[in-house]
Amino acid sequence: MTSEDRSLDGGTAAIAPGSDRAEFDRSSSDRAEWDVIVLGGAAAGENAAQYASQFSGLTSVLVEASLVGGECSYWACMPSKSLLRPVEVVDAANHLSGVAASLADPQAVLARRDEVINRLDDASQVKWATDNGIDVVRGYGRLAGERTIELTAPDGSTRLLHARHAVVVDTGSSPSVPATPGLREALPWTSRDVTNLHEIPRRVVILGGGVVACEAATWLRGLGVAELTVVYRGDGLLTNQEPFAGELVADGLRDSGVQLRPGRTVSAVARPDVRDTGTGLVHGGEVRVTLDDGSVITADEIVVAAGRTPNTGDIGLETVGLPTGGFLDVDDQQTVRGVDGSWLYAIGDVCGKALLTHMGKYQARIAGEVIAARAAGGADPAGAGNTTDLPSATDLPSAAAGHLGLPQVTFTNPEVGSAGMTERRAREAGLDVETVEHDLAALAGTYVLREDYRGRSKLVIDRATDTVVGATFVGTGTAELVHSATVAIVAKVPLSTLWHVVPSYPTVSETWLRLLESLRATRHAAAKG
Ligand SMILES: Cc1cc2nc3c(=O)[nH]c(=O)nc-3n(C[C@H](O)[C@H](O)[C@H](O)COP(=O)(O)OP(=O)(O)OC[C@H]3O[C@@H](n4cnc5c(N)ncnc54)[C@H](O)[C@@H]3O)c2cc1C
Ligand SMILES: NC(=O)c1ccc[n+]([C@@H]2O[C@H](COP(=O)([O-])OP(=O)(O)OC[C@H]3O[C@@H](n4cnc5c(N)ncnc54)[C@H](O)[C@@H]3O)[C@@H](O)[C@H]2O)c1
Repeated sequence: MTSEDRSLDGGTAAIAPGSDRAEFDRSSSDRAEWDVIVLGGAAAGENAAQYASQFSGLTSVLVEASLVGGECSYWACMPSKSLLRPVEVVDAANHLSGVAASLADPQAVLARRDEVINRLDDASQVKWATDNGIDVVRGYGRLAGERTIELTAPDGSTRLLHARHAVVVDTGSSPSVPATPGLREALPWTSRDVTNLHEIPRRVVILGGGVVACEAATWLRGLGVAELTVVYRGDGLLTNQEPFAGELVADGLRDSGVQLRPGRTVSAVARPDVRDTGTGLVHGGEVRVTLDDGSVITADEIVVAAGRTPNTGDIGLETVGLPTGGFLDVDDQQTVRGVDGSWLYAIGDVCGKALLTHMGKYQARIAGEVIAARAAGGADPAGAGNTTDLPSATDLPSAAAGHLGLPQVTFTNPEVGSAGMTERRAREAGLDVETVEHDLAALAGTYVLREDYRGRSKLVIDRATDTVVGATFVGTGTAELVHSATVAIVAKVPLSTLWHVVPSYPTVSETWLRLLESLRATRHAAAKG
């Protein structure tokens, strides 16, 4: 299997036969020096090690405290998408005349989720690493000065690991739990519980209106939660998206029977009977959730989906002169700013640029290539901070272009796909923008998908270059449209060229043509005065 074939960050769920974690750990346990040490073995970290070592001859190691593959593989992307897909199929079927479907066996859906997450066994990921010449060391790592990691092994013993060239931090993020009175004491479900649920509570309150909250509300309701309330600050859901995205998702949730409480937050939580039953099991008795308007919701479980905290509080950043607890500030080579010698890199959630697996993996590919290029630059990396012979930043791979594209899909009903900047962000960036929107329900391609199609698309255009800098598509079947927008944005395709990119009939992608036609009409009218 290649890295792209294997589970989690992308692929199959089957556990590869023949891997032997214990044997591998023994073989690497006495080694103390590699060219590259990756702290945190998530999908991004795997890519960093791969790209640093694949064609360079550099040695690399993943230091992983838990499961190789990270959050995405076991407690985030993969379990959540496996829970959402059956809900989407049922909903799509029930909006076509002559077709009827139901989610008849929720336990079977949970069983398939368990297959998708390899039953929390990372043997196939470890095998992929070792097959690719990447070592894996189990344990918790902390920086202990330049190019050095202090490893605390699972048996509690400690030892120092040294990197000849680079250390890459890929320690990810953890759910933030607000300091609301009684909330932490109530042992609320976090993203780990709600993706790895083994019990389906009858009544649930979700705190938050972001991506995790909206997706979790979709699968919990689909799996049979009878009373589901989403409590969120401000007026809208998914506030990082164009406003119509949150509005359409709110409509979809309401239609499915979810109660929305916008503009509210939780002021107190009480759960007299708290039990630490384990991940995905109801954590005790009833929860009384008091909102800031004094109203009280009684539920069987509360889910906190209030953003993420970077895992930088206890990784020894102070030993290299960096502040602890915040996101790591990186340049376009993913090198951490504020550390001399260009040996410390950060990728994934921990650098706070885009908390998405595919963006973390992109950053990892760049970091890996930069490390290999710097290593080939002739400098003696052990010569403490000697960067004089290294390629200059302008000669090195850069993550700047990919961050312009910034694709994201939120797998709600309707799904939300976006790339680049929203109109608000583009204006905040100082661009002179023109926008155009289209009602996706007006397409032949969406009419055949479902009879009551609701959806909208929007382009944000930079007038100075006449290129697309942002695109949003909301509606069934829009997820796969995102890549077309990412290509247009990253490649800075002029609108005059996009006119010749003909979408197939009858597909959702015809919205590109309608958007360009609207723009043409607007510009024609403006030119006529
Ligand atoms: C419910 C949910 C659904 C999501 N769905 C999607 C999606 O569909 N698509 C998408 O693109 N993104 C999705 N995301 C976001 C995605 O999961 C994250 O962006 C991604 O997992 C971040 O990867 P990472 O490389 O930063 O590290 P993580 O996946 O957070 O992993 C970090 C790893 O480092 C290890 N570690 C931490 N500290 C140490 C240490 N000191 N020593 C050794 N090891 C350490 C951890 O054990 C872990 O394995 C979702 C997130 C959530 C919560
Ligand atoms: N399909 C996907 O790509 C996908 C799916 C899930 C998560 N993710 C990623 O994971 C990250 C985390 O998702 P998330 O939903 O936890 O974060 P988010 O930033 O998307 O949303 C956080 C929500 O919590 C609210 N909030 C924050 N602090 C609060 C407080 N003290 N009290 C009340 N409400 C509070 C915010 O107002 C917001 O509604 C996101 O950046 C997202 O990109 C991606």
